[in-house]
Amino acid sequence: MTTTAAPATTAPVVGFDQVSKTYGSTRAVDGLSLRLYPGQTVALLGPNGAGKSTTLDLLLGLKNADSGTVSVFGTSPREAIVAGRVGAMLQSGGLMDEVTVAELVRLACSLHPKPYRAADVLARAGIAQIADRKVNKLSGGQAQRVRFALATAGDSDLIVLDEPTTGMDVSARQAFWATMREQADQGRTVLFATHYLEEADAIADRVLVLHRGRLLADGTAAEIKAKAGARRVSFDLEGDIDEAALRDLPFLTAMDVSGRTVRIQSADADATVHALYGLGVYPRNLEVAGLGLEQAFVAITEAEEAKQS
Ligand SMILES: Nc1ncnc2c1ncn2[C@@H]1O[C@H](COP(=O)(O)OP(=O)(O)OP(=O)(O)O)[C@@H](O)[C@H]1O
Repeated sequence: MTTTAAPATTAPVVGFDQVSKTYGSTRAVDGLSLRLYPGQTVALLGPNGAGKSTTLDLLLGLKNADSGTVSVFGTSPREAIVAGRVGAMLQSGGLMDEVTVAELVRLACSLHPKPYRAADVLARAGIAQIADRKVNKLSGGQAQRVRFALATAGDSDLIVLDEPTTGMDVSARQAFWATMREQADQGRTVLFATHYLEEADAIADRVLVLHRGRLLADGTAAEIKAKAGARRVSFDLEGDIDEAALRDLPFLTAMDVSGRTVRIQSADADATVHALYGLGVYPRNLEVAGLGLEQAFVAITEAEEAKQS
């Protein structure tokens, strides 16, 4: 398994050094520094407007930083792309309208310095059966698969994906991630921005959490969950439930009551459960568990919001 620590002898695939980008008065990326290494599968998470797309645009040379430096394979993003070392799938990348899927994929292959065979690219993206269809007649999920094909038209060392599975059905998603795993296993670096935290949890061996253009957390999914600190406690109660008393439990950070079942989040589960017994209630089916990545993400970003407001 890949770790997030910098391998001593390996040159970084991507380097951001104190990179900032503003739009008017909005700091989209704010002094961002990070390094990505070969073979890592990295999820870029963050609430809406956190700066994920801007970060990927800077990495791909589609936007220029106001300050700081971005390097890809030790060169500028543009040089790395011209050398065919980067494949990208962007959120809203427009597809040429009046061409067929096969024509578009062949074009992408012909432009890549280290192209794969178009037939293989079509098959891997699961679009061989719609190869003759006009690109403007595709469903949203099919168009996503075509964008995926364009990102993997050649042998690139870094694959950058912005919200890649939006609009894909379950089987398309599974096939997509299986292919991405293969790519990482072959030593390629895969960086993807996503709002699907379960995908980040399942796929990424490194998770970056962006918030207001800054890196709030960087680690494995397990480390991010541990960083959030809080734990989930759930139990069933018999008789009347005194919600006000439960809300006063120490270290409580969230609570949800549904029927007889109470689910809470606590920054110190031991102390909360101790106090629960002190209320004279007898919780049944008591369960204490760590946070899922989604809850950890919400806890970390909300704590940061509270700090800044
Ligand atoms: N071209 C632009 N002009 C002005 N402001 C912009 C522009 N692009 C992005 N922004 C602003 O910069 C901030 C970061 O936007 P960005 O799209 O990078 O975030 P994101 O994390 O990708 O968001 P989302 O999850 O909603 O896609 C936001 O406040 C956004 O409104």
